[in-house]
Amino acid sequence: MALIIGLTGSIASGKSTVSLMFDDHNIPVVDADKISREVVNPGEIAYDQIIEAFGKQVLREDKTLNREKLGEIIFADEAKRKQLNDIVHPAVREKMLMRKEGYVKAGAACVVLDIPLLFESKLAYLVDKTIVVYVDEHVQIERLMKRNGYSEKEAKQRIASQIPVKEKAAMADAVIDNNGTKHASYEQLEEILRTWGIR
Ligand SMILES: CC(C)(COP(=O)(O)OP(=O)(O)OC[C@H]1O[C@@H](n2cnc3c(N)ncnc32)[C@H](O)[C@@H]1O)[C@@H](O)C(=O)NCCC(=O)NCCS
Ligand SMILES: Nc1ncnc2c1ncn2[C@@H]1O[C@H](COP(=O)(O)OP(=O)(O)OP(=O)(O)O)[C@@H](O)[C@H]1O
Repeated sequence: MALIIGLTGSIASGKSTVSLMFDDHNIPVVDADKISREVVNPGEIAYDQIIEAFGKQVLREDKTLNREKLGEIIFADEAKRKQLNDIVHPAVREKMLMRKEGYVKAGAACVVLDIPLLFESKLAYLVDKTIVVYVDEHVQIERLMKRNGYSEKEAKQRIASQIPVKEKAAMADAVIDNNGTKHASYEQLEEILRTWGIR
């Protein structure tokens, strides 16, 4: 039976950075963020539902979703965030599970589900083991501001929309401390996989 690993953390803690490292071990990753972009493309049901709920203000001229605009709205208002989650999450979950099944049927011994909101959405039951990518909050704010060009207020608002990463680390089967170099995180991942008998 395949081992299903849930990879999570908080915004900009380094999930995507760590998820790329599974490539070296030939372990497939199903990425919730990537799928959440696919399910809101024009023509998809969730796209129509978002326009109905948030209006045409969240569209660009070319009719694709204006993600920056939608982000500004939902990270400043919990009720609106829930409304968006209720539209997008079911579609993301269905597609993730289909992809995971595809990898398992193709004979993968291990599959990673990269799900930022694994604990918030109570999805830990979908996986056998959890890894949390951890960073201290000041590092997280610094990396988030730098990567997205956010102000400190915008960065803090996004961080506050999730369970603090320290609390997530306490719930995890394994933690990667990503405060150091990417190489140091790579070595921690190798050690976790070794401990779990995956390499
Ligand atoms: C609001 C949106 C349009 C902003 O898009 P943008 O391209 O700026 O960000 P992106 O999707 O790459 O998300 C970046 C990170 O933000 C955090 N995040 C995204 N959505 C949420 C949310 N609803 N609640 C808390 N954190 C969130 C996650 O840590 C994610 O990794 C987008 O995040 C979205 O559609 N969110 C709702 C779907 C969702 O929950 N996605 C995350 C996992 S499925
Ligand atoms: N160990 C590290 N040292 C320096 N920079 C890092 C390190 N790990 C990640 N980063 C940088 O920090 C930023 C956030 O990392 P990454 O995109 O992997 O986080 P994430 O958790 O996937 O974010 P999100 O929740 O928004 O999807 C990126 O710009 C990345 O290059």
